[in-house]
Amino acid sequence: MLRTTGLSKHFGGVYAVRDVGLAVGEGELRGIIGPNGAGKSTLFNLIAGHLRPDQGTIDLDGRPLGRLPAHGRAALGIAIVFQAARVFRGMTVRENVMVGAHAGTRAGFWTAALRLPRHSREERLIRDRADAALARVGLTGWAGRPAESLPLGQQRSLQLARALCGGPRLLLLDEPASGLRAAERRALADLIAELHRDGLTIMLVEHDVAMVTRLADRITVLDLGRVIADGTPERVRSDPRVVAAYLGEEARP
Ligand SMILES: Nc1ncnc2c1ncn2[C@@H]1O[C@H](COP(=O)(O)OP(=O)(O)OP(=O)(O)O)[C@@H](O)[C@H]1O
Repeated sequence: MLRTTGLSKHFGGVYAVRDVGLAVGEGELRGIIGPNGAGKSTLFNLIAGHLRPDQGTIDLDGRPLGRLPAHGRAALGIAIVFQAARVFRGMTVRENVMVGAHAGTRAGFWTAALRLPRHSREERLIRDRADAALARVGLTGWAGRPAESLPLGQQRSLQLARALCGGPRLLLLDEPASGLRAAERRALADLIAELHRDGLTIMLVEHDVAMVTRLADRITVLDLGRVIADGTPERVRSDPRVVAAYLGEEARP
């Protein structure tokens, strides 16, 4: 479904992503791991269109995304949940999710974000989709409450619901479990596994290697912007280059 070829991005003299080639199949859950600064978030931002590559191509279903901006990619079904994303304060849980329904169109996003009046049938449709997404992540009972009143674990579920509300085909999750407690992590991992079982294609960046190992079909390991390993969780975990990259990280100050 997704293929990158020779993808590179540098900031000043530092390559954040260097000559990255990877292919993610339909319905696959791909883990992306690597030490701090390996280029994981940069890779996601390149795929979602928030950064432009210096070199390389990204294809979705065999078609190059080229210079298509982020909202155009969202309309094609690429959804990203950013690292440490916030909920919109002063809005209910449902309203937060409704913002995701029209993430694919700039006008729709702002209409929702600013709560501008909208055709009432369309509004109802979006509300139904938001409620379905909330049900999917187990937040139905919270729909009318202020988003900021949710515990952190459920704020992450809310962000997932917002991404799901747009009906994505490819979901990019950047460290969704960071800062969560053990029980919240487990609940989130279960939810991601369910979405995977339903056939959604997911790319998951996560520092919790045990969680990625449990969830992923395949894992791609980045170090200093390059792919150093790619394969099944078992193969990747025993790869000497991966072990060295992680041991190297522990040795860094
Ligand atoms: N906007 C930017 N400007 C300058 N340098 C950047 C920028 N974004 C990322 N970098 C650099 O690119 C490299 C890769 O960063 P990136 O955030 O993609 O790594 P990461 O693997 O997601 O790291 P972490 O696990 O710490 O989130 C790092 O050296 C980082 O300092």
